[in-house]
Amino acid sequence: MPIRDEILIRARDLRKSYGEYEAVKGVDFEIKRGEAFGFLGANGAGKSTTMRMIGCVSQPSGGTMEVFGLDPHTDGPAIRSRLGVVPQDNTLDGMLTVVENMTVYAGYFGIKRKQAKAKAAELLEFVQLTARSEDQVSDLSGGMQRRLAIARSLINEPDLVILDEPTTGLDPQARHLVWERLFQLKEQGTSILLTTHYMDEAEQLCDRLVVMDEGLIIASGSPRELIDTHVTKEVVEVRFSGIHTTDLHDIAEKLEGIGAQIEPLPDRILVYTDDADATAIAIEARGIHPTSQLARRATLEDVFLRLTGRALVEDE
Ligand SMILES: Nc1ncnc2c1ncn2[C@@H]1O[C@H](COP(=O)(O)OP(=O)(O)OP(=O)(O)O)[C@@H](O)[C@H]1O
Repeated sequence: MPIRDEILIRARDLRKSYGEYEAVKGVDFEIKRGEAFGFLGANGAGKSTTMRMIGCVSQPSGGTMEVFGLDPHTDGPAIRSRLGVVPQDNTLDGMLTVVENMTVYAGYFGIKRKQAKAKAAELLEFVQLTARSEDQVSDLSGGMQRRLAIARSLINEPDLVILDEPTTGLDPQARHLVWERLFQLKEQGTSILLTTHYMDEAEQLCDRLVVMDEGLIIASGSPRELIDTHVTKEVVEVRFSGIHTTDLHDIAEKLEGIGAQIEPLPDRILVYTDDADATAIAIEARGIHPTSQLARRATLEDVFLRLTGRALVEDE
């Protein structure tokens, strides 16, 4: 589906403070109809805070924002009626059945019971939960609950679906099932806004994204543009068995000048390069003999590392 020029969200110098603490420090972005737009960043970057402002559950402390051309300060209910939201926390009612979660939620939008039931059936089919319709939600797996939350967010036929970390905490198979549904939503032309700290999720799903760090947007573009702008084509991962981190830093110093940049990590050294073969020869020529060398294409993880000096996901 083509991305259209219609701007759904326009934010300028958007800010949010909690007391003295500035969680969002002035960000600018525009989200167009038909695109899948991502906020990529580590925990605490300010992604959820930004989503809550868009969803009108939290008011900005500064700057301006239009959502569907409306003002979140004064038009919250009108904006919310056109949004689908999948929050980071599970807000399903575990005591109700799958289909009841759908129809009760439909009631908040004033959707009549008969219409709600028909729409719920259609959406449960879409997320492959028809067979579980009458089961209590607490009996579903985490992945199924996430798919149900996605189905529920679509009940009001929203102009934009916001998904805050849609696959965090899911196992790989459950993640892929969620991704499949999001791909299909994209195919159908639904506008999607998602936050994630998984670079593969951002790379696969997002047409455009911003990288957020410590309340600021530090880079923006398509995944390809971000990689092309901020890192080289390839990365050689150089490993040494049984070596201490401080010794790795010494070796990294000896590699300086090879490739475009050398990045020592606790367990390996990354060499950013446009020619992995020439890099391997240059490393040997300096008398350094790694246990292994792996050449791979550069990813958004490398973009994040080069921009912040930190890994995107440190605890998983
Ligand atoms: N209600 C609040 N009161 C005080 N501080 C808050 C509040 N909500 C968020 N913060 C702080 O603001 C910062 C940004 O949080 P936010 O939840 O937006 O980050 P995030 O990028 O979404 O990361 P995460 O994936 O951990 O949610 C964090 O330091 C967080 O502790």
